[in-house]
Amino acid sequence: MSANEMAENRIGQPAKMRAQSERPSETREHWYLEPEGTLRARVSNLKFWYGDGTQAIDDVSMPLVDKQVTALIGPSGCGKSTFLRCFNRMHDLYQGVKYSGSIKLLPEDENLIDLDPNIVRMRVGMVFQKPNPFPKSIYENVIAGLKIRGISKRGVLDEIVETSLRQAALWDEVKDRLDQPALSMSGGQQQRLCIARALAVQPEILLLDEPTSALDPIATAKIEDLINQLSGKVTVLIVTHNMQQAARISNYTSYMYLGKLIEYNETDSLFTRPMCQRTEDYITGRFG
Ligand SMILES: Nc1ncnc2c1ncn2[C@@H]1O[C@H](COP(=O)(O)OP(=O)(O)OP(=O)(O)O)[C@@H](O)[C@H]1O
Repeated sequence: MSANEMAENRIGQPAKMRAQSERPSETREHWYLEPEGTLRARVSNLKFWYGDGTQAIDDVSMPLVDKQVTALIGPSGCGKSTFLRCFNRMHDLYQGVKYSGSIKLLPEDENLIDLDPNIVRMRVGMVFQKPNPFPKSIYENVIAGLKIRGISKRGVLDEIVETSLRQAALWDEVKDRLDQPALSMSGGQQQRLCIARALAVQPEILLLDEPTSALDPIATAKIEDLINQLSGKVTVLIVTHNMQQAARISNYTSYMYLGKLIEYNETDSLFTRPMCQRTEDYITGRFG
């Protein structure tokens, strides 16, 4: 049976599907969807080694759809965070790391791996597990990246602060206390501030590394709402341990295992009609 026939059997959308498995399609060892939407990046045959020689990413290829949310899921140690951090060349802060393959930004067709890491970090924003606002005012936090880029006109800054805080669903809570210390906010508010700070510089891609893992359920729900609002506006790549969260907030999901990409699919398809046995085992809790 061809991969497309298989897709027809299982998904009923054969026209949209194109299997790109390196192994015979019958075994369904790997599967990825070639999405119809405009791409913001394409990862091809990416491999990554830490300085001690550990290979954490093994020949991963996948698209990143423009202005959509893509979730990375998989068991602990499968390489989700390592993969995410390749996108802003975070690893280059350490000695001896090695990449092969490419992460091409589109439509520019520039390989992130060949660019100056400092330039990459100006273009690709990141929010970490634990909120990390600067010990400055709320306003100063949002404009931090803008100042580095030489934007200093008060009117322009005011406008960007409001837009970014609105995008991060924080404006109504802080508009009357923008000069207050960011560290006086709750953990959930601090994390939304970090998202506002990242959005203020209009990143080409926004990376979120388990952004709710340090938050309570109410703060988590607010961040999930805000990520849902970003869908259609910003290209987001998010690592999450929580499969329900991936299902709630993402348009596309990648399932990784042992540094490899097992399945990349539309989120609804991956969670309801996975194409690979290993994905099914993971999402049904039989494995991991
Ligand atoms: N600094 C490092 N040096 C060497 N190996 C590392 C380093 N950081 C991570 N690794 C290894 O790389 C592999 C992938 O780790 P990574 O943290 O990316 O996985 P993960 O899927 O994000 O895990 P988790 O869900 O637990 O955060 C693991 O085998 C890990 O031990």
